[in-house]
This record gives sequence, C-alpha cells and structure tokens, in this order.
Amino acid sequence: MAKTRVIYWFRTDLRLHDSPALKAALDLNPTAFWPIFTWDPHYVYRARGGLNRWQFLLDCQNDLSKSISKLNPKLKLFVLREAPQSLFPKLFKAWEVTHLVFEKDTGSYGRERDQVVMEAAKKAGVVVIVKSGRTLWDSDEIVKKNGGEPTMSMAALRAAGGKVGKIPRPIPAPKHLPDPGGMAVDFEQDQPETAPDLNASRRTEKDTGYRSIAGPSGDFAIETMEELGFPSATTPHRGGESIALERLDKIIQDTKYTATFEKPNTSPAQFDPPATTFLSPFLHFGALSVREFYWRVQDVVDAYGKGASSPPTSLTGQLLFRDMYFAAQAALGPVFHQTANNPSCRFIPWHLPSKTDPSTGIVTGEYHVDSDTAETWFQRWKHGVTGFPWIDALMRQLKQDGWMHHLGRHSVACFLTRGGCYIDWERGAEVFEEWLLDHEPACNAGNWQWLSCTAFFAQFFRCYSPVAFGKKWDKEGDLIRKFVPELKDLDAKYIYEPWKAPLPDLKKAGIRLKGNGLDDKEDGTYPKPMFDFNERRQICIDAMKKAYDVGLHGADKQVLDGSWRELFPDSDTSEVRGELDIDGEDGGDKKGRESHAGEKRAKPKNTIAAAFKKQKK
Ligand SMILES: Cc1cc2nc3c(=O)[nH]c(=O)nc-3n(C[C@H](O)[C@H](O)[C@H](O)COP(=O)(O)OP(=O)(O)OC[C@H]3O[C@@H](n4cnc5c(N)ncnc54)[C@H](O)[C@@H]3O)c2cc1C
Repeated sequence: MAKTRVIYWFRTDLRLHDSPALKAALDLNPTAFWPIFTWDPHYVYRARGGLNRWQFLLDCQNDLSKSISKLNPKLKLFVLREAPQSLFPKLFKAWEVTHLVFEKDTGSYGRERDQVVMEAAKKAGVVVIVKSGRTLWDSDEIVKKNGGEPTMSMAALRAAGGKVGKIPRPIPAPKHLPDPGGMAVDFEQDQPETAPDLNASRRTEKDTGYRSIAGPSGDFAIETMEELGFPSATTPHRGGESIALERLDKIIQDTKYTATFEKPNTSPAQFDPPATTFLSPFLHFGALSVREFYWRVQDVVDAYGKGASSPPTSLTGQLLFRDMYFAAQAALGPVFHQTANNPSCRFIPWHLPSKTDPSTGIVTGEYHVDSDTAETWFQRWKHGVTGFPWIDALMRQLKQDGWMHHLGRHSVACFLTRGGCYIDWERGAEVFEEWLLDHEPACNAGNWQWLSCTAFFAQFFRCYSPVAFGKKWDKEGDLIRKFVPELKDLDAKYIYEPWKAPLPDLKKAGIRLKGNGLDDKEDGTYPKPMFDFNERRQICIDAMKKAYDVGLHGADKQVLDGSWRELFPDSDTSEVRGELDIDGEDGGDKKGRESHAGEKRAKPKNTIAAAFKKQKK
C-alpha cells in the first residue's frame, strides 16, 4: 500500500470541530500525520498585534494542542519556528511528505504566502489540498457569482450566496487521529528578518522565539509570552476552542436571546457580560467554526417561529456581514484595506493620510502629519484622553480588554473620522488592528469604511454624539466609572460632561479638569474636551458634503496624481487635508503642494487650526 504522509497545517482554524480541511486530510488515511503550526515572522514582526491578542492566540494553540493529544497521546500541535516559505521545502524532503493540507486563506498576505508554498510543493512532488472553511460560503465563489465584483451590500452577498448554494452544515470533530512519522529537523534554520519590528514597542525582554526550529527544549512546544519578550496581557478574556464551544452552548440554551437577537437593541455600555455574544475573537482564530455558529442559531430560529428576528439585525445577519466583508476583500485584494487605488472607497481629503509605496501603490504603515493639531487629537483619541468620557471609556476598554461593543466601535470611529476629528479612517483601523482581540483585516477595513462613509454606507449627516448616545444606554455612566476611574465619583448628572459640573461637585469627586492627558497628566486630573463637538460636527458634515459632491474614489486619476486639490479650491476656509511634508513617495500630494506654492494663504476660518486656537484660549 502506498504511504500517505500528511502534514496538516493549522493557521486560521485552531479547532477540531467542523473543519473541512482537517476532514480532507484524515480522509487520506495517512500512514503518518503531523498537525503543525509554523511560527511565521510575518505576523511576529510585520503585523501590529497587542499583548492581549498574542495571549489569545497562545490560549487557542494550547487548547487545540490538548484536544489533539486527547485523541492521540503521540500527537500535539507541533510548532515549528520558521517562515513557512523557507521551511516547507526542507520539511517536505526531511519528513518524506506526500500531502500538505490546509484551510483556504483569502487574506492578502495569506494568498501570497500560500502561492509560494504551493509552488514549492509542486517542485517537491507533494500534493496540496486546500479547502474553504473560514466563511459561510467560499469567498472566491461568492465573488465569481457576483460577476467578479466586491460584495458592497448585504443584498449582493445574499444574491451571490443563493447562487453558490446552501450554507454547508457543520461536520463533527474527528474521534481519533493517526500517529506521526519521524520528525527530524537536522537541516539549517533560516533566520527571519526582524526589522522592521512593528511589535518592538511591546517587548520588554529579548525576543528568543527563533533560537531553534523546534523551540528551546526541542519538542516543538508552543511559544510563551516570555519567549516572545512580551509582558503579561491585561485582558480578562481567554481563548480556545473549548471555551468557544461552551460559550456557544450557553447562548443557544437561551432560546429567546438567540432567536430574537437584534444588534441595534444591544447595549454598547454593557461589559460584564457583554450584550452581544463575544464570539468574534474565537471566530478570528478559527477556534469556533462560523457554520457551527450559524446553523446552531438558525435551528433555534426555525423552531422559535413567530417573533424571531431576521437578517440583517439578527444573529445570523451578523455572520452574513462577516461574509460580505470577506468577499469584498477577496475581490479587491490588498487595496481593500486602504483608500489609495481602491475603486470602491470614496476619497475624502482627511488629515493624517497614509504614506504609499509608489512602486506597489500599497500603504507603507506610516502616515503624513499634515496638521499638528490633528496629530494631537489622534493621540488623545487613541489613548482615551479626549475629554469626552464616553469616547475615553470605550478607547480604554479597547486597550485594556481588547474588545468593544459594535455600537461603541461606531461611536469612536465616527468621532475620529467624519463626526469630529476629520482624521483618516486608516489611522483608526491601525489602532484597532493593534488592540482588538478579534482583529480581522476584512471586517476591520470594511467597518471602518462603513463608519467613515467611504463605502457601504453614505448617511454622513448622521453622527454619533459623544454625550447623548452613551447616556441613552447607560444613564449612570457605569462604563465610564469602570474604565475612566478618575471620574468614578462624579455625579451621574455630569459624568458625560464633566466640564459642565460646578466646582464643588468636581471637588467632591476629587477631580480637577486640567491638561491634555498625554504629556502633562497629573493624579486627580482629567482633561477638558479637546474641541467643541457641535461645532466640529457641522464642520465635518460640510466637508463631507463637499467631498461627496466632488465624488472621487481611491483609484481615480486625480487622487493618484494629486490634482484632486484643484477640486477643493476653498481649502482655506473649509476642512481639508493640509499640505504634506513630502519625501517624494506620494506624487499626488506633492503636486498638491506645488500647485499652492507661492500663494498667499487666507486665514483659516473654521478649520481644524481655528478650532484648536479657540480651544487654547
Ligand atoms: C470600526 C469597526 C471595526 C470593526 N473591526 C472588526 C474586526 O476587526 N473584527 C471583527 O470580527 N469585527 C469587527 N467589527 C464588527 C463588530 O463590531 C464585531 O464583529 C462585533 O462587535 C464582535 O462582537 P460579538 O462577537 O459579540 O458580535 P455579535 O453581535 O454577537 O455578532 C456575532 C458575530 O457576527 C460577526 N459580526 C457582527 N457584526 C459584524 C460586522 N459589523 N461586521 C463583520 N462581522 C460582524 C462577528 O463575527 C461576531 O462575532 C468592527 C466594527 C466596527 C464598527
């Protein structure tokens, strides 16, 4: 009988239940079977990841490893510390591999990486089996049925989904796993390029993750936070398939909650337990199958009958949104995560725009500071010291716990972009990328575009008030008291607007309103609001209207060559990106600056600079 020596490559599917790819691997009846995870330097150094998400990933790996060992004590999740692109060609040979099996990844880096690995497999005569499993439908199939176009609405997704076919029912976890073959790694390890290390600021110790392929004890162990040079995480939330399935069971047992769930009626201020399912981080790491989630809910809905909610607000509706963003990403590729070169994303001349690499047209991860005021506002937003307690509580919850309710995300995203600061949505998306436990590139970029009204949604005149919206859900300000402890003793009457509190009330609460919260923070102080919100909202709405009238998108010639500025001639009196300190890489704005060169600039009337001057007085 021919030997079938199979590597099962775990990536974004850290589970045993409902894994079409794992089933395909086991259907080969392997004579040797290795469940492995490659510790990929791309994620370690080139993707922003906060401590909380690293911990969550390690939790998921440890839990999966235990479950694998329960099925076969000779196995665990074997972690190999090298880039998959250089590791696999060596591994194919050393372990005499015949098959490589993995779940399809339609993310931008994932596709590129898998292409390289598949070519190496072809050269080595290794058969590769790839199965879709991360989404309800195969995102590439959705794109095909949508005429090759990105799915920019729920209707488009559902129409395409209908043509692809019924969402598959989940398949059970395997009951046993075959033995592994030999695991010699007596080949040279390719050391990763560690610079630039986007996670350097988080390391308090030396990163020793790549000292040897099989880890410090040579037993292919899962990494630890210490090994990665990271201090402990701050989130109370832990990862793993076992926790995910328990959580789902509990939700499903509450048939009324499951069947009548309506997202707009869940409170963004509720944190213990959250008002929504809190299953997104598990879906992100594949510790929970999205089809398992979908069908368990759908079965409850079908049995519930009258009174059950339906998409888009229902629980299954939320999962459809996830598929919509995945399919949009699958169609557009890397430009889905940016404005530049993205034909579906409106161009708005926000402050703090991304830098782009002229040779690829892809953002570099750095940005231009066209306005010092905007930069200060951005930092104050990021660190939860805007002086608006609702915004600050949400941003601190994100940093500390790694999660925020969907409507909280709405509030802070609207505030940063079209409803307050007029700052590029890509800045906000990067902060979310760093701090969210559930950071999912497709969902993050898609939702930021939705909230900034650059794609998917266009009602830019509807803004979230940083005062009234929070109050509506949480009169007593419990979320603020928990995450902005400086204000915990303030009367509920003033908790959303401490600047309106009389001095005796502030004194009684032990708080002084002072400073900007960033570089001049003193104990017992909290900043005044960084701007007059009503004034800023109007400025932003006017500027959005202008940008909508101009009607450019990210792939338009004027956006790419910089002539867009000519379409915003009154840029001295209305909100528009300032001229950029160009270093040659962004032809567009360089031209913009040149076209203004030598002009005498009018005094700003209601621009960001004017608002800042007013605030300083
Ligand atoms: C600015 C912004 C950024 C976001 N970034 C992310 C992200 O990086 N990763 C992410 O998973 N979600 C993101 N979301 C969507 C949404 O906020 C989260 O999925 C949701 O809050 C997760 O909590 P939950 O699991 O309790 O959701 P539930 O309400 O219980 O929903 C169940 C599941 O449906 C999916 N879902 C729900 N809402 C959305 C949505 N709007 N878009 C896509 N999927 C959705 C999630 O997988 C979620 O776990 C973002 C939303 C906004 C406004």
